[in-house]
Amino acid sequence: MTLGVPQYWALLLALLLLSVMALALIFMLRRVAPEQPGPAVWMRALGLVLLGMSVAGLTTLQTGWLWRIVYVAGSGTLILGIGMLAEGLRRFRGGPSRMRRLMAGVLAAAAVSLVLEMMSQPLYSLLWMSAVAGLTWLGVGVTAWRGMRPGFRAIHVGIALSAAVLTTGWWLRGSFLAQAGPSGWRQALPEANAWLLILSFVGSGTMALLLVLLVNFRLAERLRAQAVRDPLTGALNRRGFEDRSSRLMALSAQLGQSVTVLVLDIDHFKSVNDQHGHHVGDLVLKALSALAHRAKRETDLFARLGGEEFCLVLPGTDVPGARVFAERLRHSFETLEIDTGRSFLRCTMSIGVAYASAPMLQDQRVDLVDLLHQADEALYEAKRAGRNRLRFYASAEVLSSRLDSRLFASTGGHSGFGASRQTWADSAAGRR
Ligand SMILES: Nc1nc2c(ncn2[C@@H]2O[C@H](COP(=O)(O)OP(=O)(O)OP(=O)(O)O)[C@@H](O)[C@H]2O)c(=O)[nH]1
Repeated sequence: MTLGVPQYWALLLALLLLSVMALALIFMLRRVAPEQPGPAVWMRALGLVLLGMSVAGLTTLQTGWLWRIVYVAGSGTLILGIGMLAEGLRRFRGGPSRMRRLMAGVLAAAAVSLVLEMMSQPLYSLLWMSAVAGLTWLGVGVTAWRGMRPGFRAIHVGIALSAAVLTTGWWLRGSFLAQAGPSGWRQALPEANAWLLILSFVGSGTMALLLVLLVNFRLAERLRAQAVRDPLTGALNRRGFEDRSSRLMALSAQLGQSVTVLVLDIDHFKSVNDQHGHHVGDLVLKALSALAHRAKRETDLFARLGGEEFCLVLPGTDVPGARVFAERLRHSFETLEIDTGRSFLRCTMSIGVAYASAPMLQDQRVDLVDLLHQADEALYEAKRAGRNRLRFYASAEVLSSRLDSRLFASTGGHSGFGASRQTWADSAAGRR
């Protein structure tokens, strides 16, 4: 295939325009998502590719020492830019930087090319740099392939394939020049470059689009995750809680599991804020969240309902099980020493518990809203009774649950149990 001069320049111009557009898009992404490390590296990479491509392209056929050195420097810059695209992908997925290794590789490649130039072998220098450029694109493809993760597979495969197209372009160019040999490579250069340009146009256009999509999807994923989480504690916020808890309740009913709901509220939290400052209040909230996150099972839900009030939904947990869990959590928080930076602070919390058996859920005699109200009522009672304790909402199911003395005995001697035994006795006697 041969291209006329106008088509050749049109193709080159189109490729340059495409690169500038990709640069502008990535620049915009960088502004939208400054915390993402990938786009910043890609921007620099594309800048280097454009610079290197222009310098090397304009000096390929030049003779004279100075021009040859400029050509090698241009090719090296181009290869560095390509390698930095892989570096951006690595940083984007949180991997370690390989900049030093890349720099060393580019310097070594440029040194070999320079030696070939000094031996008056410009063709071999050209072939060498084409081979290295193709190999570097291959490295970009391998990095994209390795970074694959669920939900983003198609994009990673696309980037790897685009890199393969670019590798093909460079190696095809090299093979055309090699076939032409030392006497004919100058004449074969336009055709060889035409192949490179066409494949570069396809490969880099697709890759730029996919890189932009990758960052956009990642952003969308982050925003979706943030929309359902409380930023201070990492617990689910009300929206996330409502969404997941309704699914959890439906699933529990389907599986014939009971559900327990715990509402936790830090005692005298206002005075913590007043005495130690809001930032210490925040530390206390975080400490409680960390405890709850550690204590809960994978299937349990933990949410911040607002202020210093949290909620736990425990599927497949009966009354004695919930009691042991809640008491352990209450006790852990009571004994936790929270480092405020100046001193260690201790806080307590009160817990209200509501329970629904599997038949209650299946017959739709109770739903999550009812359970939250019941747990709130029980919480109010726990506060009224002096705080730092649990209270069960005395529904018929709770009252008929057998929590016999063996349970207390099995956890015997635990300092927090006095209050809880009282709590249970209160609830069981219907004296809420
Ligand atoms: N530090 C901090 N404080 C918060 C946050 N959200 C709500 N608060 C504070 O939590 C306090 C809640 O106070 P109250 O509802 O009176 O409850 P309390 O002082 O814990 O009293 P009891 O619950 O009856 O033991 C208020 O002072 C709110 O300003 C937050 O995100 N961070």
